Amino acid sequence: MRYLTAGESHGKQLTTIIEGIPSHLPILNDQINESLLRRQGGYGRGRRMQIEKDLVEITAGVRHGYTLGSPISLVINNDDFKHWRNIMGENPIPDDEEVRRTISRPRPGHADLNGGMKYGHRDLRNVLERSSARETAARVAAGAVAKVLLSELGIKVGAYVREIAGIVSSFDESMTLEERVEIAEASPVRTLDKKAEKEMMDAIDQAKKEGDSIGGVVEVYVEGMPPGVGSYVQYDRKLDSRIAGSVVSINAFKGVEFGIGFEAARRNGSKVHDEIAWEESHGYYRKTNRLGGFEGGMTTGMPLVIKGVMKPIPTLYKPLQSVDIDTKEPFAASIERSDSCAVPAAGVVMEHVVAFELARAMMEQFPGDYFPRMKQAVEAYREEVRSF
Ligand SMILES: Cc1cc2nc3c(=O)[nH]c(=O)nc-3n(C[C@H](O)[C@H](O)[C@H](O)COP(=O)(O)O)c2cc1C
Ligand SMILES: C=C(O[C@@H]1CC(C(=O)O)=C[C@@H](OP(=O)(O)O)[C@H]1O)C(=O)O
Repeated sequence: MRYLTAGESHGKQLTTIIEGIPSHLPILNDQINESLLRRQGGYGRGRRMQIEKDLVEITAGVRHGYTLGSPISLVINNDDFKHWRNIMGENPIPDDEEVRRTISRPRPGHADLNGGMKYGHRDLRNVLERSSARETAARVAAGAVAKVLLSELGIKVGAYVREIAGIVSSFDESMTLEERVEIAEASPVRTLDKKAEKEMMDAIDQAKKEGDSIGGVVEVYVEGMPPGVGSYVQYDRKLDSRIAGSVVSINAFKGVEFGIGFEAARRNGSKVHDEIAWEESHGYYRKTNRLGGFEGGMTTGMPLVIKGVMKPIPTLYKPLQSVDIDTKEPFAASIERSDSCAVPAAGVVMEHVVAFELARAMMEQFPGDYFPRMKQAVEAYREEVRSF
């Protein structure tokens, strides 16, 4: 199972093609649209999100609300395109830098300079258009399909914000996924802590006022993964490693932690490893979940707890120093319309990116072109490992 995306930030549309989803999985546009709408929300986003109304069109692979087993193609229009037709070169236009909105002052922290050198683009807009996190809408669409597959198998995935600009939320860790998601979705910054919520919103306002940007930490929480998904036998089959790679592939994500994460380096083993127990009703479980649901590149059957670190947005209204690539003179970096904090939205992106990796791992372990057959295999495996 894999997917590819295409599309420029201010181009006509974004496209996602997913291959490997089995047949007879019920999929509705609304399920994907709900995810897209969630990604657009969150306190701290810029004006672009008021222009866009992300809605998916399923153009292949689904008939009468069920997958066919053939590639699924998903399209999202960029409503902003109507303002960018000339700039994006829909029609040939004179070689006028003003009209093209050519960029020659790379922004520190964005892809502009490295991308320009690599692809030989002296107009750095050609880099910006594809390196923009607009692309994450297409990734969320793919993840929304994965979430439907997981949900049909009894696996639920959610996300919330743990930290913004050093303000850390605290909450009752015994809460279920459903409880966490309900609170997060009612919060403008998708956090579970009312006190932290207010401070986070103030920090976003302050950053915006100062022309600056801020980052944070989001957490994805997953219930219902059976134990033993992934593998220890080959480096590229380790599920935690695949998840880490996919999380860091999200724009501006710089790190991943599982469970207590980096804190494990500072504790003795007896305060890190999770003791094993067994009960007739639900088989093996861990008395704690400090390792966040992974051992040996495989799931343990405990909830997955995965944190992703997002750096502050690189485009600053109070720009950093850069160099104009035409004159080689020092200049302030280009100012593009921008978010000041996209951590709440990025949590939704991470949720969907992780969901896709989990669905991919499930499809590898329980191959089935026909979804009901796959579901049966998953249920039989759950039963088998309960009494192992
Ligand atoms: C949801 C989301 C929204 C973002 N919005 C912006 C933005 O408005 N302006 C900006 O400069 N970067 C934004 N970014 C981050 C850049 O896309 C990212 O920093 C850039 O592509 C460079 O990649 P890197 O930070 O992973 O090295 C956003 C990222 C995410 C996940
Ligand atoms: C368009 C989205 O995010 C964009 C990500 C982004 C960047 O540089 O990554 C820059 C901004 O683009 P624009 O200049 O068009 O406002 C964000 O709005 C989106 O999330 O859908």
